[in-house]
This record gives sequence, C-alpha cells and structure tokens, in this order.
Amino acid sequence: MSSPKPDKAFPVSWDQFHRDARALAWRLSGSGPFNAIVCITRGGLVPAAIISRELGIRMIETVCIASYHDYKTQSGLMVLKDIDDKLAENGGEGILVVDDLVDTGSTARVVRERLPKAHFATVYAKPLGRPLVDTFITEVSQDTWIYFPWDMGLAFQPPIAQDTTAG
Ligand SMILES: O=P(O)(O)OC[C@H]1O[C@H](OP(=O)(O)OP(=O)(O)O)[C@H](O)[C@@H]1O
Ligand code: HPA
Ligand SMILES: [Mg+2]
Repeated sequence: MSSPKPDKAFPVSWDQFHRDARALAWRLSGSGPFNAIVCITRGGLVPAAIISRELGIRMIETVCIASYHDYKTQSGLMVLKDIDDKLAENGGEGILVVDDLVDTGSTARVVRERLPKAHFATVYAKPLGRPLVDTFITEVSQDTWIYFPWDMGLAFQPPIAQDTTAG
C-alpha cells in the first residue's frame, strides 16, 4: 500500500534556499577534505553550485536519478546516468554527495550502495530518509511537501475578505 501524499506545504524562496545551502556549506567546512562533489540531478544541481563555490571544490560529477515522475508520486526509480567508475574507486572516500532533499531515502540508498564511504549531504531531510544523510540543515515532517523556488512562480493572491474558503 502506498503512503498518503504529503498535505502540508513548506515553500522555499530563492533567498531562503541560498541561506540554507550556505549554512550547509558552513557545516560541511568542518568535515572533509573533499576531492570532488557528486551531485544528484536535477535537485542537487543548485545546492552543489553553491557548496562548490563556498568550499572551492571545482571537480563535479553527476549521477542522474529520476524517482518522482508525477507531482508528489514516486514510481520506478531510474538511474539515467551512473557515476564515473574512477570516482567510485575506494568506495567514494573523500567524495561529497549533494542533493536538495532526502524524503523516503530510496534515491540516497542507491547512491550510498555505489559510494559507501562518501559523505552524504542534503539541505532538507524528512524522517524516513534522515538516517541515510550525514549532514543536513532543516528537517520537515514526512507529511510535508517542500516547494523549491525553481518549481514556483509569483501568483496573485485574493484578499482574505474575498476568499470564500476563509473562515
Ligand atoms: O528520498 P526520495 O524519496 O528518493 O526522494 C528524494 C529525491 O526526489 C527528488 O528527485 P526527483 O526524483 O523528483 O528528480 P529531480 O531531482 O530531477 O527533480 C529529490 O531531488 C531527491 O533526489
Ligand atoms: O517534498 C518534496 N519536494 C520536492 N520534491 C520532492 N521529491 C521528493 N520529495 C519532495
Ligand atoms: Mg532528485
């Protein structure tokens, strides 16, 4: 049986995301040193860019994984592009893996199997995936959906007095 879809919303602005990704970089600056970043696309691209700038890591590899094909629905995790074998030598020691969030943990689990010694970092974490992450910044509940700034746009909001759904 599939779990109920998250019904709480946690919208994140560009400003907030930049602050949180920078906070993650600060926290990571006490770990390492890291020779390279492995970024889990697509969500990991933005935090990886911010962290690579802050920590001066210019070697960046991608692992391309698609797990949520429809809005809030996870189905059939696919590894579209694997990590270069050379980077996976030594079990990924000295490698920093970056993603935007960990939810059920299935994406992180696949990457961890490939890079068991790598350091795994995400900006946000939900309880089911949290044990798979070494460093993260903010935890949200499992029934919360995180709305990233690249998935949102500015929209008109009706005044409270006109909102028929308001009490
Ligand atoms: O812990 P999990 O339940 O596996 O969920 C977390 C993953 O889901 C999202 O990726 P998605 O598959 O939506 O692809 P995208 O990064 O290309 O948006 C997110 O970016 C994480 O990689
Ligand atoms: O809460 C989420 N927000 C955006 N993408 C996601 N992919 C898995 N969980 C989430
Ligand atoms: Mg992703």
